[in-house]
Amino acid sequence: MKRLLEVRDLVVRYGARQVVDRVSFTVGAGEAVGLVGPSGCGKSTTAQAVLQLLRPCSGSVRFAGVELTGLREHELRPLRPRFQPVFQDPYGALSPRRRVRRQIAEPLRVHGRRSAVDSRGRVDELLELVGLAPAHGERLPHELSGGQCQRVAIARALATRPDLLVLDEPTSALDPSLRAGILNLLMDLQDALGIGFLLISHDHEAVRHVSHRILTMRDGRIMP
Ligand SMILES: Nc1ncnc2c1ncn2[C@@H]1O[C@H](COP(=O)(O)OP(=O)(O)OP(=O)(O)O)[C@@H](O)[C@H]1O
Repeated sequence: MKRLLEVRDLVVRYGARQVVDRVSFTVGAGEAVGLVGPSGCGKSTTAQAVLQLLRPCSGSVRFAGVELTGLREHELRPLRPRFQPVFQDPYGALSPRRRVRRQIAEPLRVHGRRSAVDSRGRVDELLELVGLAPAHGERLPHELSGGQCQRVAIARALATRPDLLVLDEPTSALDPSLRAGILNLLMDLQDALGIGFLLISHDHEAVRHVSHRILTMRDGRIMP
């Protein structure tokens, strides 16, 4: 399997405290890798460092063969559409006053791919992909359920046709009744689109459902 993401000897410190301790792992193209472990073990910090939202102290993050850690933000910008995050709190991830359609189209505009008019069909396609109707596009986030909002956040993450989604606790903020729907959606998307997932959760059951391979983290390290 071709390597999409290769993390090697990643170290992240907050002040003097090392919370990610020489973490190494890979995600293959089209592979879904779960990262599980107790609260506070460093999962989210690892995700942030992979996404280069937080710069690691040392170690390597190679994405599609490109070393990300030394790049400046303007050098990362053209690569960012290819690795997209999905976070835990879908309401927090969306802007409260903008209609869903506009928010899903935003990455298309930011990355200079399409105008608002051009993006209409693509947004309908993305809504359908995540199990929503075109009419949902006209709503504001507070007019949707938590599960529907998370679908919108996933649609937005998929807008630029990424190779990798980094999903940090994507179902943890949802009612148990909505969780299964999002997990099934993630599985369907993985099958349909063949993209790589790094799926972070403290819920082993959820991760087992979706992942081809599971990594366990404890005290900043990946368990052998
Ligand atoms: N910005 C920060 N400054 C200082 N310490 C932090 C910061 N963010 C996280 N930490 C600490 O680093 C450790 C790892 O946090 P992290 O959020 O990566 O863990 P996690 O495994 O994702 O846990 P959770 O599932 O609870 O989010 C924790 O002890 C946390 O308190």
